[in-house]
Amino acid sequence: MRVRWFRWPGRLLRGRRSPDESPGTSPGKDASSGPALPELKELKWYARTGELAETGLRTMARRLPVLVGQALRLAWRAGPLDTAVTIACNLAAGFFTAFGLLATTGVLTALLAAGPTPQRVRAALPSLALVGLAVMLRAGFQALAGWSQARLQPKVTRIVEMRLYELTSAVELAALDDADFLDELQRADSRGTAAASGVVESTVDLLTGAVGLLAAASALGVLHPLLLPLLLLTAVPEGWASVRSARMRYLTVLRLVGAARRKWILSDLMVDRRHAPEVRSFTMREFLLREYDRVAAYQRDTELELARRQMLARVLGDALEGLAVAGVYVVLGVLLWQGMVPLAVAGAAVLAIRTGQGALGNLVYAVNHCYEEGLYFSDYITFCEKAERRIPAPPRPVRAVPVPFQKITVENVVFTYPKAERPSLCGVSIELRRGEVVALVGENGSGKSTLAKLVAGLYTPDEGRVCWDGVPLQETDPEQVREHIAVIAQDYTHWPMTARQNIAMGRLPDRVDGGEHPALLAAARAAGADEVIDGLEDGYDTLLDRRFKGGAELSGGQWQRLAVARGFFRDAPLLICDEPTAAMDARAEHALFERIRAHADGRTVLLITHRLASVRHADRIYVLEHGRVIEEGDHESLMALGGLYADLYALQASAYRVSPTG
Ligand SMILES: Nc1ncnc2c1ncn2[C@@H]1O[C@H](COP(=O)(O)OP(=O)(O)OP(=O)(O)O)[C@@H](O)[C@H]1O
Repeated sequence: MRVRWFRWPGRLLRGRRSPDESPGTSPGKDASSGPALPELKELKWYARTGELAETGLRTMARRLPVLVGQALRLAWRAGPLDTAVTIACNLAAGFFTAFGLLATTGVLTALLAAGPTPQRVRAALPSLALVGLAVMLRAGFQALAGWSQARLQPKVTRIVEMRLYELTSAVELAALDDADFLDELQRADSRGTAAASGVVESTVDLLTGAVGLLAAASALGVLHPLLLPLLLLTAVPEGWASVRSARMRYLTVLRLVGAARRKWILSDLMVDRRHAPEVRSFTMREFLLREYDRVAAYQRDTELELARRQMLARVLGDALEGLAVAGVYVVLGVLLWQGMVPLAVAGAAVLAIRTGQGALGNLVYAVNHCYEEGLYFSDYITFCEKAERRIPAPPRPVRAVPVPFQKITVENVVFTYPKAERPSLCGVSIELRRGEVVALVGENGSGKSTLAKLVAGLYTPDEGRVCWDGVPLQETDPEQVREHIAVIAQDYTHWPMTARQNIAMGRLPDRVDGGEHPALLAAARAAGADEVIDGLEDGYDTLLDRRFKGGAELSGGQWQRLAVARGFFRDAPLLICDEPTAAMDARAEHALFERIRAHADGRTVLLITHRLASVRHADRIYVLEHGRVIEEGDHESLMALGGLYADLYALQASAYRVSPTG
């Protein structure tokens, strides 16, 4: 299996990197002139590359058994039958390799005996038949092992991906505000899941190599005990060169990190539709192409240098191995000459040595590969363990959510985002009664959306509590609470699905008499989304994603109407609207606020908006500043107070009072 050698570059770098040369060094200063993009920070998931570069044989030996154990457990979970068949077939193939090698001695003994040739050939026939049988069986078992291994790969990928997404979609929202957690997630997602099947594959390869080596070694041991160390002697140069060259490769990858990342960013700018209008309007094409070419040239030069050094390493490794093999043959010759081994045994030994070398080459490759992939796989395992700890455990005992509620109270809540220096909410108390429209107003960053997310049960307060009719949310099942809340978020998602799915969100109602469900139509009508959908070619069946054939794109305001329809369709006793009209035209905005008021009928609406004219009719208005409630009351009382609300209201009103002539 010498082919694999080519995947182990040899000595890749000329000398050592200087200590001050950062990993991910960008395209050299000698690259062609022209304005360059600023230096880029190293991607977190490449952090492992540094560790790889430091890797020594001892570290490898220590971590490998753990990795092999993890890989085998994973493979067993993914496909117990395929795992068992792969291992059993590899063992059987190894057995028949040894058997075939020993049977070869019989063939050679018969052929090299004294007597007429036809008689010698006849004598060799039974052993020859055994050799043929061994080769056939070995090939059969190898094919079966390969087949089950191939079946195992997609199964492994499926379970690791599913596990990751089960966890990422269940962790508390605060975990996703934690930059360290996000970095680890990115590493696990971008590299870790792919590495899982790599680890399983290389573990099986490792097993195959070990079995092959053991087979050759046992055959040699049976032929003559002295021959066993000879096999290892031929393996030393290759093993040494392989491990060394693998480490060298990591260093090259490390050196290209910055260039690779820069190329991704540039290609994204030139390929993605989102950037296309600005790339054109700012005539960025020339600049981007020039920069891309500069980085690509740097990468090409580094890789050509790598290829040259790979070739040198291969030549050096082969030369050393050639010397070792020559040494083996000399020793074999001496043994023959001294009459210590018969000629037939020497012939079989040559075959066994060749077989053993191939198996050893595979083994060394598999060890390297397993270790390299194992580092990334460890990222995945570590992330999953951390994520498990960040899934909120349901309280015991769980209290039922009182529905319909009479009153929701937020009592003295304090909340700080992960790793934030200051709390976003400091001792906030508000009250929402059944059937009320309650508004939160305040300047940017005053804490309105954060408070709404706490009311929605998306975050848990650090201090204080949110209660539904006196039942603290912490004592209820969060999933159950969310069933009774509809949120029209400020940063809502443009779901790449059909218009119907964008409103129904997985709760697809049955059609009635071949038409849409009345609840779906009513929600769309209330949000003004019906006009948008009527204008689409396939109506409710239109896919709202231009990246797919036949997909349609909506304007910002049209998307917002769909987001509002989704909130109405959920028909929950509590509706939270965070800036629901930011992208709407004046008419749509006015109509929507009317509908929100109408929608309240028996339900409670928590409304966040900067359009103060729209909150005039709210039952109660809370004014927030720097995470505290500074004013509270209805429009008239707040105006009479003459505080921040009155200032902001007067400011907005005056903008409309300016006469057209200025
Ligand atoms: N995910 C987050 N992680 C860390 N800090 C955050 C996060 N979201 C908001 N903040 C911080 O919390 C504070 C309150 O933000 P919030 O979004 O609640 O304000 P807001 O009143 O809704 O503002 P706006 O009117 O601009 O929407 C801000 O200082 C903001 O920087």
